[in-house]
Amino acid sequence: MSSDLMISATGLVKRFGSFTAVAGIDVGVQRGEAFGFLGPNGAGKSSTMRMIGCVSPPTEGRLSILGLDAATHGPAIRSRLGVVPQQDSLDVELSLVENLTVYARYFGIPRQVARDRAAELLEFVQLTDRADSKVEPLSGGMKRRLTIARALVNEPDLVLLDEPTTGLDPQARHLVWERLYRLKQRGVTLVLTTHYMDEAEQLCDRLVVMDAGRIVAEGSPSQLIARYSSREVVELRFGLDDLAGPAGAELVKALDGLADRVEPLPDRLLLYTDDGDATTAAVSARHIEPTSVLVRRSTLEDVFLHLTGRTLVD
Ligand SMILES: Nc1ncnc2c1ncn2[C@@H]1O[C@H](COP(=O)(O)OP(=O)(O)OP(=O)(O)O)[C@@H](O)[C@H]1O
Repeated sequence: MSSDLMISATGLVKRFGSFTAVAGIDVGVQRGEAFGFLGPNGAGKSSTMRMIGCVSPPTEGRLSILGLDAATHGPAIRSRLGVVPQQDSLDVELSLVENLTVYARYFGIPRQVARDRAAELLEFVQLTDRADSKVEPLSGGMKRRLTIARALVNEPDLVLLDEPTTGLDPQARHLVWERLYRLKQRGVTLVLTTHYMDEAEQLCDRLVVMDAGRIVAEGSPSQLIARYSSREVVELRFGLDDLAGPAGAELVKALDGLADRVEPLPDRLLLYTDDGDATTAAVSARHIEPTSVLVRRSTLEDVFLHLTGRTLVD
C-alpha cells in the first residue's frame, strides 16, 4: 500500500440489525487531499465517518487508516486523528483555553506544551480574545471553530469533520471554510461529510456522491459537473398548478429539443444546456411564459439530481 494513502477502504459495509446503512463502498484518500462525502440525510455519511474514526466497527470490509488496520489498531489510529463530530461536545462549564488544555491531557501532552498549543490554536481559529471566557455564551460559529481547534490539539495529519457547518448562518460558514482552507494549505488531510453542495465545491479536491449507502459517483467537483451535467442551466419557474399533472407534461413536451435534458421539479423546470442565453431565447420564441427565468452555471446539486432524480436538501 502506498504510504501516502491516508484512508483505504474496500467493500466497507455497516449494518444496524437488518438495515444496511453503508452498502459496500471503496474509498482511497491521499495525503494532503480534502476529500468529501456528499449526500442527503441518511445516505450513510456519518456511519462511514464513524468507521473511519474507529468508533464503530465495520460489519464487513477492509479498512486501513494511516497505514494501520482499523480492526486491530483502533486506539493507535484514534490518537493520531482529529475529529470534529456533528454535534459539538465542548465542556460549557470550562473556558475556551481550558477546553483545549483538558482535551490535550487525554493525549498525554505535557501541561506547558498544551498551554502553548492552546494559545496558538485559539489564534488560528480567531478566538484569542475569548480565551478565558466560558464556552456557553459563544455563537454557534465560534463553538464550531473551537471544536476545530480542539481537534487539532494532538497535531493530527488527518482531520475528520462530520457536517462542519450544518446549522450555521452564511457568514459563520464562510469563516469556518476559510479556516479549513488554511488547514488544507498547511498540508493537513481533511475528510468531511456534507449535504451542502457549495461546501463540497469550495473545500473538496475530490469527493464521492453517496445515496442510500452507496457511492454513485466519484471525482473532483469540476470533473463531476463535466461528466454528469451541462455547462449551464436555465431555470424556468412556474406556478405549482402549471407543473402538476398533464399540464406539466405538456410544458416539458413543448420544450422538446431546446436542451440536452429537462428536469422537472415541483416549482420549476431545469433545462440543461451549454448555452443558457440561446436556450432562453429559444424558449421565448416558442411563446412559453414562465414567471421567471434564471441562467446559472451547473453545480454539484445538478449532478446529484441527475444521478438520483432527487435534490440534496429537500
Ligand atoms: N445506530 C444506529 N442504529 C440504527 N440505524 C442507524 C444507526 N445509525 C444510523 N442509522 C441509520 O443509517 C442510515 C444512515 O445514517 P447516517 O447517519 O450514516 O447518514 P448520513 O448520511 O450521515 O445522514 P445525516 O446527515 O442524517 O447524519 C439512516 O437511515 C440512519 O437512520
